[in-house]
Formats: sequence, structure tokens, C-alpha cells
Amino acid sequence: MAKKIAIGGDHAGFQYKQPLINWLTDHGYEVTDFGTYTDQSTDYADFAHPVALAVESGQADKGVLLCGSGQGVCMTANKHQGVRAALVWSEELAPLARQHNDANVICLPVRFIQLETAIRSLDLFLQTDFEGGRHERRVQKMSC
Ligand SMILES: O=C(CO)[C@H](O)[C@H](O)[C@H](O)COP(=O)(O)O
Repeated sequence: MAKKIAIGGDHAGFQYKQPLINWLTDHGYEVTDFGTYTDQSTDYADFAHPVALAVESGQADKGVLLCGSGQGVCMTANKHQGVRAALVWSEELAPLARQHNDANVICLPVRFIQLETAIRSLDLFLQTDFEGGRHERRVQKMSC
């Protein structure tokens, strides 16, 4: 089970960061917060890279990234070796990202989903295992 979680996001994701950290710590996860720490305008890549690096290096088991649409942090994180970041905007997508894609970073579009959906999606993401089998071959083919 993933225990060490890296989290970060830009100003557009800031509103949900602390509630998600609270939920994670309440449920026994060890959280590293890479910012941003205010709602002042920032650049999403400045937070997506540190979170992705934490996952890439093994410092964190899983990553959580937040921005307005989820797109910028997701694109940035996926530049990193061994990082499979998934944009999740409904509860159904969270377990699929784990079961089929072995995603290790969840990207949440804070301007487009309710906090309850973000928390439920994160919970499902962290609880769900990769299925392997036919998906193992497909995940391996992602590398270029
Ligand atoms: O990465 C994004 C868009 O691809 C995020 O949604 C950003 O949070 C967004 O672009 C921030 O927009 P703002 O107008 O600067 O608040």
C-alpha cells in the first residue's frame, strides 16, 4: 500500500490542497507538500516537477497534482522517467488509471470537480492495485 505521498499544485489547485492533505494524514499517509503555499498566481510546472521527481526517485510512493484543468501538471509530470500521471475527473477513472495503466500520479482538475469527488477519487486511486496481465505488456510499450 502506498504510504508516502507527494502533493503539489499551482494557485488554481491551492484551494483543495490542504483538505486533501488533511484527508491523507487522517488516513495514515505520510505527506510531503511541495507547494504552492498561497493562492498567488504561479506556474504549474514549478510544482509538478518536484512531485514527479519525488515519485521518480522513490522518495514518494504516489503523487497528487492539482491545477485548474489538471492538464498542465499532468503533461509536465509525464516528462519524467517512470512517471505515469493520469488526469482523473470522475470517480470511475481513478481505479481504472491504477488497474489498467499502473498510474503513479493522480492529476485533479480543481476548477472542474467538487472536493468530494477529488477526495473519493484519491481514495480509490490509492486503494486500487494494478491488474497486470495484458495491461503489463501495454504499460511496457509506453516507453520509447
Ligand atoms: O495547467 C493548467 C491549464 O493547462 C491549469 O489549469 C492552470 O491552473 C491554469 O492555466 C491557470 O490559469 P490562470 O488563468 O493563470 O489562473
